[in-house]
Amino acid sequence: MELQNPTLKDLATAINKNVSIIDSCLEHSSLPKPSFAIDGLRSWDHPELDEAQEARIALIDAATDLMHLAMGPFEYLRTEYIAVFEAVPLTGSITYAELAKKCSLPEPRLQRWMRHAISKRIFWAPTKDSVAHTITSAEFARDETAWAWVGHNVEEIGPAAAKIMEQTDRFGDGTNPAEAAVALAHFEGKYASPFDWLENDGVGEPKLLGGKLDKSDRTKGWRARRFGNTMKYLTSGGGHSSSHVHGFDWDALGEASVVDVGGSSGHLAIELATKHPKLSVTVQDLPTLEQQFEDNLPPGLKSRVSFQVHDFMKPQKIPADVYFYRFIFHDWPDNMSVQIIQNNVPAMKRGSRIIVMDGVMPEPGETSNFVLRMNTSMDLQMMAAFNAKERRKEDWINLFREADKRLVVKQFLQPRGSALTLIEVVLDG
Ligand SMILES: C[S@@+](CC[C@H](N)C(=O)[O-])C[C@H]1O[C@@H](n2cnc3c(N)ncnc32)[C@H](O)[C@@H]1O
Repeated sequence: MELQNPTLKDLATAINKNVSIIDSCLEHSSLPKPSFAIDGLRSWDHPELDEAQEARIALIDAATDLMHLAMGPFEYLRTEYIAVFEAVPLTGSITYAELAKKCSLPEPRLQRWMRHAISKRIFWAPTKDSVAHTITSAEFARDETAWAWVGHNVEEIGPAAAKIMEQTDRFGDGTNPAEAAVALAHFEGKYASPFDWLENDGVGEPKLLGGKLDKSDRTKGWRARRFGNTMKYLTSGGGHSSSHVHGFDWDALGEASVVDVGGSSGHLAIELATKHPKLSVTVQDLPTLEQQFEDNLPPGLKSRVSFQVHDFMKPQKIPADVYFYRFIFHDWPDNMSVQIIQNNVPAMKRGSRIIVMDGVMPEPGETSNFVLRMNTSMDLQMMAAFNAKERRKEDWINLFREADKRLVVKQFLQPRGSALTLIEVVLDG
């Protein structure tokens, strides 16, 4: 068998051809046209549409493939993933029998899972007994941190999603992180917040991981280390790529000091310092991330990039030109976000900045549904994980105004292709 490998143009042509067949069939019937309006065609199950059925299925296939290629493997996998990726060789193929042995899984079940994945072009079948990677499934064989992202979502967020209704029944529209759905699923009453749980769950002393995911690691802080790799993977491509940070004109600052508050194991600080040689960056985060930061840091950046253990619920200790907060405030409700900002203000001088890189929730209809969905998916993830939320433009303006009247939102910058917006906030006065 050969991998079916249509181009964007092939798919667009197939879509056009099949839409014409469907349209002429619909024109000969007295049925309504497919539409999002309430009176559109509800079911294709009509004898008059028999001839359109084959074209409709070909249209679904072509449109699905077109969407997959237009998103690219990185963004497509945000909606799909299963496990056995590593056991399939990056080049060539493997039989189901060999794969089942390698993964210690029953072969008939493995085949059923794989067939479902193949229907979504995650893997393909060179023969009826074997499988091989497509560019999409290969993501996981190529990047070990992808496993952290899967582990976090499947083991931590999955059970939390199942608790959302119970959580809403008990706490309504509550915002206490200790009562988030993730707490109900994993640690209710035992830890003060999801980050406290990530940082402290597990037994024994932390292991050195060399910046890589050790799947067997369950020692104290293993969840925080895995979350560090989750953030690193999430940031390595697509709409959340660290490269979008250059949408702000960092070079215009000249020689400048930056504090990357809640900067995890340093992936954004490394990106910033590599591209902007006049910046020096201090990454601040909780203690567990320090070793991962040291493992990640390229030796050439040691003089300009460093790590400091700092709890942002306490006053900021470092005076700096810029305080950078990426993916921080969407983890916290308004009152705690205000507290985080207020902890930062005393270290700032007139003209120093806070640069936020986070989602700005569009209104439905204001943007494409794809962009809206990237924001709404993240919003629901924040609801399940932290009892927190994504914010609209006016919410951001109000948040900073409430924290300190002198903090002025100067601009919202939307780098092309970025799911996140850069928000420049200046201390004025
Ligand atoms: C969603 S991650 C964002 C990481 C990084 N800024 C990025 O964009 O990839 C949130 C970060 O906040 C850190 N964090 C949580 N609570 C903190 C606290 N009280 N003080 C400092 N860092 C904290 C976490 O350890 C984690 O690295």
